[in-house]
Amino acid sequence: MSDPVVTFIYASQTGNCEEISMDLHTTAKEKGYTSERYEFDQHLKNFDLTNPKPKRVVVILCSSTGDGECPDNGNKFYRYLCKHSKIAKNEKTPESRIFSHLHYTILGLGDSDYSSFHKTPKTVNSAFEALGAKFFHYFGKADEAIGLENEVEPWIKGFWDELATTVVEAKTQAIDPTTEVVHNEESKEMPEEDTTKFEKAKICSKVIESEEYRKVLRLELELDRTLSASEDIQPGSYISVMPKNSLGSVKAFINACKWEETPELIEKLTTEFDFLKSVNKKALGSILGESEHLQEKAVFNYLDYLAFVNPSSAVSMDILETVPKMKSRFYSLSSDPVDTNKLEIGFTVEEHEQNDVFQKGNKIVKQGVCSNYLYRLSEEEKVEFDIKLGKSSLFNTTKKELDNQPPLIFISHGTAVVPFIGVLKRLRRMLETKEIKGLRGIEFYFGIRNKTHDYLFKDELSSLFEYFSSTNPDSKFNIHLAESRPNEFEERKYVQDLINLNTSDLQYKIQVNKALIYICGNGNTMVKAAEKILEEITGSSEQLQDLHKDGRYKKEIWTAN
Ligand SMILES: Cc1cc2nc3c(=O)[nH]c(=O)nc-3n(C[C@H](O)[C@H](O)[C@H](O)COP(=O)(O)O)c2cc1C
Repeated sequence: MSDPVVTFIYASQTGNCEEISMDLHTTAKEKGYTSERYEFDQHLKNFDLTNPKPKRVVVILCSSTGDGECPDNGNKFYRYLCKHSKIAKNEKTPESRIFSHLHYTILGLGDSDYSSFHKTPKTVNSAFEALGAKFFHYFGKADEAIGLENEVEPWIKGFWDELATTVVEAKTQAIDPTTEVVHNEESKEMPEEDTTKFEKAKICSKVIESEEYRKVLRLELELDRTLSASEDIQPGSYISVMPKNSLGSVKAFINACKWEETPELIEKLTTEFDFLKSVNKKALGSILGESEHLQEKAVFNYLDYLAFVNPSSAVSMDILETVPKMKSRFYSLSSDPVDTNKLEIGFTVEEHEQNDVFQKGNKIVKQGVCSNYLYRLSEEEKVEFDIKLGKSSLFNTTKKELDNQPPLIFISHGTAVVPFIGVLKRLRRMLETKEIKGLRGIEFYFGIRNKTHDYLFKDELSSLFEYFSSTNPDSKFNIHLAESRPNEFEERKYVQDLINLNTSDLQYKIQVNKALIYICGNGNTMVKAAEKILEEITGSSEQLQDLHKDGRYKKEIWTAN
């Protein structure tokens, strides 16, 4: 996995932010970071923050001028931020959070003699937040009236340590391992060094785990060969699947473009293009003619766009140059892949309700491309399709780590339970084969919506925990269930609430018994909240990061939702 790029961006009127950004950029390079530096307004010309590749940690330096206005070399990007953050606030859809893959921090320069003190940095900060970027370090607010250096120097001093841990976090941050999101810009190729070649797979069994709030599907896949231990495919590893569009959506696209339907065109559109992704409005505008109305609309997909434009004659094939290429999606294994030709995955069949951009108040349903592709395959008779196997260096559990019998602390929510099922099965096998002597207990903090309707993998978890209790009678194996939509008269609980209730027990387990901690889930919600408490338990964010570096705190995080 390559290191994230540190991107310094600045807007500066009289040169202060420009100079500080130059110093930081130079020092970053000396420290060995891959660093780049741009003016705000070079955005989309020389760099593109909406593109999740390369992974980026963004450092913003900006001032205010006039009456709280953005400096001249940042005006365009400033307007872009205002526009898109407004859309994100109104729409509240995952795809409108176009910076959700970014980490960022900000240092603002201003002067408290002006009534619009720090107006630009504050607006920029709240836009990055609304667009889903994750904040690190702190918002530096230097004041020229009392001396910029009073704030700038301490901010820079603390910045380098925070940057180091954030770069590690950004590097190891996975995309959602268990679900996919419509228009999810984060779906991308797995790093080559972490994958094996294509495998042929067939679906051999299907279980619907829950349908009450969302459809969660579990599939057993059969490979045409047996996996060997040397391939290092572990519980918590993942597979990638290259989806195909449904015939119905391909025909709708051809129809909307007023093209002639040929088998070759159908094949091409089925496999190569992801036209259910958000449109590239700018590129499309120049092909189909600018539509003012369209430019104001929120992001929506190619089928919606074509329905809106309703072209009177055949659309130029050039439109395909603007459509994103189909990319693979990733799914964590819920099985222990040893000496077997069978793999299991679990995922949500994605359907999102979205505001209808054409009819106010109307809702329309959008489907995830890959989860629905797998769902369609599961309805058919054992069709072969390609998958790739990916290693997970993050989430595996080795015999060596378990030799001293550390307590295990698992933290998860929703379908992010999937990799834990694989890890638990591996633990059971290690006990059965006497590879390990025993376990000193598991505390599993698990967030679901409702235990009657949405307790994913309930039977499997119960039987695994019963097995552990019966084989390790002196240890405790607890599932702490947090219900966010409990039955009437019960209080809503989130994972972090339950962790908070048990801080002294956890502290003892982590600090005295050297527990291993595993967390998997949404980096913007559960993981963020749980980490805050873990930082208190361990003493500080540095201590928690040290546990991460030592392999005692294992994370699998995604940010798409
Ligand atoms: C004409 C002018 C207008 C300014 N307006 C503001 C303002 O509205 N709010 C504020 O916080 N600072 C304001 N400042 C202070 C600047 O933001 C501050 O001097 C900063 O260090 C300039 O950084 P730069 O050289 O990177 O642009 C203003 C400064 C000037 C010269």
